[in-house]
Amino acid sequence: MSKTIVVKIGTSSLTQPETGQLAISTIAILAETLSHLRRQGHQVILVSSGAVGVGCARLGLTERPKAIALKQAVAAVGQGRLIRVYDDLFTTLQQPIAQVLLTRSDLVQRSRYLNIYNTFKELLELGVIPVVNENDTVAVEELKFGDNDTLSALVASLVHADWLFLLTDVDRLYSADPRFVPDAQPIALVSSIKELEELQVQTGTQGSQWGTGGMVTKISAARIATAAGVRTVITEGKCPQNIEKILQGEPIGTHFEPHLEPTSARKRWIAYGLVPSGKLYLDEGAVVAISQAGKSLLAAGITALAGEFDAQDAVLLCDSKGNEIARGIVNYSKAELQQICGRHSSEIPVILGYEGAETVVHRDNLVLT
Ligand SMILES: Nc1ncnc2c1ncn2[C@@H]1O[C@H](COP(=O)(O)OP(=O)(O)O)[C@@H](O)[C@H]1O
Ligand SMILES: N[C@@H](CCC(=O)OP(=O)(O)O)C(=O)O
Repeated sequence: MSKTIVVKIGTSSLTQPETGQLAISTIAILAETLSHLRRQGHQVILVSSGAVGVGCARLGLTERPKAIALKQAVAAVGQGRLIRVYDDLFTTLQQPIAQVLLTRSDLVQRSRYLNIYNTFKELLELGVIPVVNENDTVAVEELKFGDNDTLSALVASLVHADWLFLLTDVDRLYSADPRFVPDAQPIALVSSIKELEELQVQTGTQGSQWGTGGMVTKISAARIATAAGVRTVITEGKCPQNIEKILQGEPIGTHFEPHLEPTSARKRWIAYGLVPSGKLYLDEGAVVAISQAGKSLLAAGITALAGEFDAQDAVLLCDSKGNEIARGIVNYSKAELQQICGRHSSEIPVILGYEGAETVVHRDNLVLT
């Protein structure tokens, strides 16, 4: 049966660690594997990092730039090279590709989010493999995906993919970073993100020399994708041919089982497409009401506010310690909420002098995270 498959490959797999030059044989096998999957009738999207790494190699820079303007300039050099190499290889295999460069702000507005969905749908129906990256050259720091693991999970969620493959420079997830902990234990299957929390996997703080997010961002990508019903696999980028073996059932890499009842498309957009600009602290009763009873958030349960937000912005809902429990679209601005938080809904018209919404975040606009 035809499946929708998103494959993300990181800089650490696309380039030679010593020189930063392209790992041509890996990219060639990747192109062969993805073209083969297309010929079998699957729909395939490639999310490829490498713009900064390839740009550095082209310009003779020996480490990833930290200054934003330099990184953006280098990415402009590298992205062109990268897509040229992909197009040459895929064209040899008679497989058309498309370049899709996205920024976080493209997903924030619902109409633009749906527009991107339509473009992907059209490309997939045309039999094209979209090659996606963050538009590093124009992305502004406050509104960035920051890493392509997150971007690939959002793309997988957007297109309702069946599979997300995160190709990296380790063969799977371990109980701790195998670079530093030689007896770290391999993990083959994660049946739920809760189980992962129980396993207390240590991920360190950094990726490899050229990668950005390390394992932390892959796990958070798995969280986003599995919540959208996408089976996620972390596996070795050196062997892209393993993707086909995994699809045939071979136990390679670390598998994250998808949620059986995925969150609806609109709620996924609220949870992961929008960028929260404020934070509401809730009392215990409100935490129980929204997380266990599926209720809307009322002003009475809010104890404190942080950040700056207007009505209809996205906000985080946290317990008294600041741990995130949900996200949602708020019906009041911060200035209004400052006047009504902790108060009963019936008091709102008197305090504000007008009839506002009864709920602060309606349950239809609220997602547990
Ligand atoms: N628990 C862990 N299991 C496996 N790898 C880990 C873990 N914690 C950290 N890592 C590190 O994450 C790195 C992969 O991340 P990164 O360099 O960002 O790759 P990519 O460029 O593929 O995105 C690996 O080289 C590995 O050393
Ligand atoms: N958009 C950036 C990649 C960012 C990123 O996530 O890199 P990686 O950790 O190698 O997957 C680039 O093309 O260089």
